Amino acid sequence: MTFSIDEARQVMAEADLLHGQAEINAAIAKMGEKITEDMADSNPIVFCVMNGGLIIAGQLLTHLNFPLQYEYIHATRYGDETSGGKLLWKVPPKADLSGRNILVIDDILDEGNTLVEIVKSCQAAGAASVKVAVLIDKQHNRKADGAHADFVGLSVQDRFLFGYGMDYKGYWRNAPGIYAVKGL
Ligand SMILES: O=P(O)(O)OC[C@H]1O[C@H](OP(=O)(O)OP(=O)(O)O)[C@H](O)[C@@H]1O
Ligand SMILES: Nc1nc2[nH]cnc2c(=O)[nH]1
Repeated sequence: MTFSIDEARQVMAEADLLHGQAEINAAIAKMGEKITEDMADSNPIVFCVMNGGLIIAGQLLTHLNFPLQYEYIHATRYGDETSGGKLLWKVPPKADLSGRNILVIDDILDEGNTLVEIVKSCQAAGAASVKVAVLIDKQHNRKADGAHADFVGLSVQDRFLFGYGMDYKGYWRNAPGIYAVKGL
């Protein structure tokens, strides 16, 4: 079923704004401080998990004022759905990870399957350490075994979210806040 621009506009008009831009910016700055304290001397490779990680990674990187190398990976398991399936790797890590410290940045830790699999794949490639930073940790008791983030911006209620990188049916990754879809 196609999703029209009018429907996209209606979703935004009816959505609940859970966290606004000023609050999100403050949370990102605080994450940057914590990551800097922990990783400034570790010469990390920083991975953005596309597509959702785009905005948080871009903004967080400007708070990491130390030497690092940046790469992206692309893995997805939701597509246009509001519940997740099997993880599809579109772009796996390409850099040589052996002996390297890794920071993986994504928008959201929901059930955690995506980040568990990404962490395992970095470990299998010989990374010395793998840490995870997410803008949002969704609060519920459906987390996958081993699901964990080392650095979290905001804890958010168990609803389907969009904005700041997260989409609803392909739309509103650009929304300048964290919104919940009406009824979800
Ligand atoms: O913790 P989980 O339940 O595994 O869900 C989290 C993942 O879901 C979203 O990605 P999605 O599969 O929607 O792809 P996208 O980043 O391209 O939107 C999000 O960007 C996370 O990577
Ligand atoms: N857009 C979006 N993607 C997700 N992936 C896992 N949880 C979510 C969510 O709440 N919103």
